[in-house]
Amino acid sequence: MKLQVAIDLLTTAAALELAGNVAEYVDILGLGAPLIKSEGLPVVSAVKKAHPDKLVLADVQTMDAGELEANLAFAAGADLVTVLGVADDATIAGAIKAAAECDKGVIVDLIGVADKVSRARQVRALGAKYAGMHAGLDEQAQPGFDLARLLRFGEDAGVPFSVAGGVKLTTITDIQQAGADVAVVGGSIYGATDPAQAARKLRGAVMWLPVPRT
Ligand SMILES: O=C([C@H](O)CO)[C@H](O)[C@H](O)COP(=O)(O)O
Repeated sequence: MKLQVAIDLLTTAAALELAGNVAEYVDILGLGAPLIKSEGLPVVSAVKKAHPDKLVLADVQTMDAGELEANLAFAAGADLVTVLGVADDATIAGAIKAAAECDKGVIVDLIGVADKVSRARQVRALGAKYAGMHAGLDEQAQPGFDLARLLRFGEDAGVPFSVAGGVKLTTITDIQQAGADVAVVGGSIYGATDPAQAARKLRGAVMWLPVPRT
């Protein structure tokens, strides 16, 4: 299972500092939608330039103009982009077309999708690299939020998937055992007193767990 840090900070300087502190422990540097809205796509270029050996994900959460927005992010240096699962199939297909032309990837984020299991299968058939089982920050803040439901959706879908939604050291084991391909961790890393130590511990937990499936 890969580990992705979700950098939901608001300045390029802060993003570069965090990336510098945690890059050795993560596989994917995810640049959050708030960061990209604040700083624009140059933040993608800056992080990729500083970490050419890492996968850089532009979490643009595209809802329309999939091919155009994906091409913009890829041109800025992104290896991976996100498109929303609630978008039209044509939007998702457009982003996937752009990715195929430059050997990059599209993750379809299922935030806000009612039937995540069916949609995960559909977007995988369209060519998504994996489906994002994602409970956003606002959903996490609601009473009764349950990460275990997301994991069940991922297991039931039977396609490659990531999990995002308040993932932390005490839940990352469950995520790996559910068969997730990527665990996405935001606040538990960037909000920690020592982000590098938090990322190192998460990496350690991932490394020492058995891989549940191929
Ligand atoms: O995608 C996210 C959210 O929409 C804000 O951009 C977060 O990066 C994602 O939820 C992971 O962050 P945490 O939930 O803080 O781990």
